[in-house]
Amino acid sequence: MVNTKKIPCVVFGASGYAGVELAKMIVSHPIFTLEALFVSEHSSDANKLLSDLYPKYKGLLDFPLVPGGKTNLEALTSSLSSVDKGLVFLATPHEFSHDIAYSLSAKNITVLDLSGGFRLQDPELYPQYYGFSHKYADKLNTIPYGLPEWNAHNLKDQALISLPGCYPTASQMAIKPLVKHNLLTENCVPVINAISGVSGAGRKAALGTSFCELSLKPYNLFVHRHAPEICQEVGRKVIFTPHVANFERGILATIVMQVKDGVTLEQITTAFESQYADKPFIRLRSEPPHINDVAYTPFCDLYWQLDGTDLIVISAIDNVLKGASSQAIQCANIICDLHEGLGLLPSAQTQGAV
Ligand SMILES: NC(=O)C1=CN([C@@H]2O[C@H](COP(=O)(O)OP(=O)(O)OC[C@H]3O[C@@H](n4cnc5c(N)ncnc54)[C@H](OP(=O)(O)O)[C@@H]3O)[C@@H](O)[C@H]2O)C=CC1
Ligand SMILES: CC(=O)N[C@@H](CCC(=O)OP(=O)(O)O)C(=O)O
Repeated sequence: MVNTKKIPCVVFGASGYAGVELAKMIVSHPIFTLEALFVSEHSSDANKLLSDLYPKYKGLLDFPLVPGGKTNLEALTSSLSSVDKGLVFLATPHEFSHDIAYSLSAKNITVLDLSGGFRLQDPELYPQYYGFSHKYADKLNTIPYGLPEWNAHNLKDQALISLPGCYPTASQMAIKPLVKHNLLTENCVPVINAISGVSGAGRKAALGTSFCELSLKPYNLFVHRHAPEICQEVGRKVIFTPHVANFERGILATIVMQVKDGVTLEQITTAFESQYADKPFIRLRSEPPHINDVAYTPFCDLYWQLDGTDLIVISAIDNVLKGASSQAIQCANIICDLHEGLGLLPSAQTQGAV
């Protein structure tokens, strides 16, 4: 039966890059409705309209940005608690998500956290990679990881979903099929060099992401928080070097791996095709993707080339969409028994529930 009951949603961190994309997708979604948008308690944008910050959305996102914090959470989400199932999207800093996500999720609400507050299963890694100690250490390995092409079956009936990071999304889509099909050498340490547009750093002004200062720079060598996340999810060590460059949107990851002796291009192609055959957001390409092929889209484009036992896989996504907000909507659709592409792909509008 097609589910046509409206599902109310609220967004925390609504004024940021991930938040505004969520708001845009929710207002045009056939089932989700936008109940409220929140910013931090003392936000300089409190009580402005979202469309004041983003004038191109005047007439579309004329919703007030309500100041809210840990002290008035009950009041903020009371409209959701009274319905069957409401959705809360947290597009907020890691530590804020960490502080509120678990208590929100205890109510009749599903929380989709776009931050890294719950991504790592090992609590010992939080002080080193996120700068805080985890208060919910014993819960970390129970919280599903929202990479829907791989974990859709784990997302239903869950109170809290932890969305992957942007670089980990691009990287895992490229590495996981090869691991699953046992094509990599035992000692292969995937080397991931990835370049992100500046929107990955969020909306707040900073010298390091200012147009006049930034060209193309590597950063956080060996210490980026996405290295342990990728490692956790692909089950092997990786060497990850992020770069940021002076374009707005997108990530292009070039990943070098060694396959076992005798592995053929056909086997690699079969690994990708069989995994992603029915996955509408993965596009297997016959030429290397460019950033502009995926920027402002919910897709992940993949391309690979083999030379002897050396394999290069290229993976490209929009960091804010497939790397964050459209992936969150994809998960929300799955949680609500809707087609995963609803509100994201025209072909999904006619398919309704699954
Ligand atoms: N940008 C990207 O490419 C990706 C982002 N993410 C994750 O999504 C989340 C949002 O990222 P992004 O949109 O880029 O970030 P932005 O910096 O653009 O936005 C952050 C939002 O959170 C609000 N905020 C800041 N501090 C607090 C606080 N203490 N309490 C409540 N709200 C607060 C901000 O509003 P105000 O300060 O006015 O209150 C703003 O609305 C982060 O966790 C990020 O790691 C994940 C993958 C990719
Ligand atoms: C270019 C840039 O700065 N990118 C961000 C990652 C993007 C992101 O938001 O990922 P999280 O959800 O893990 O924070 C960074 O390297 O910190």
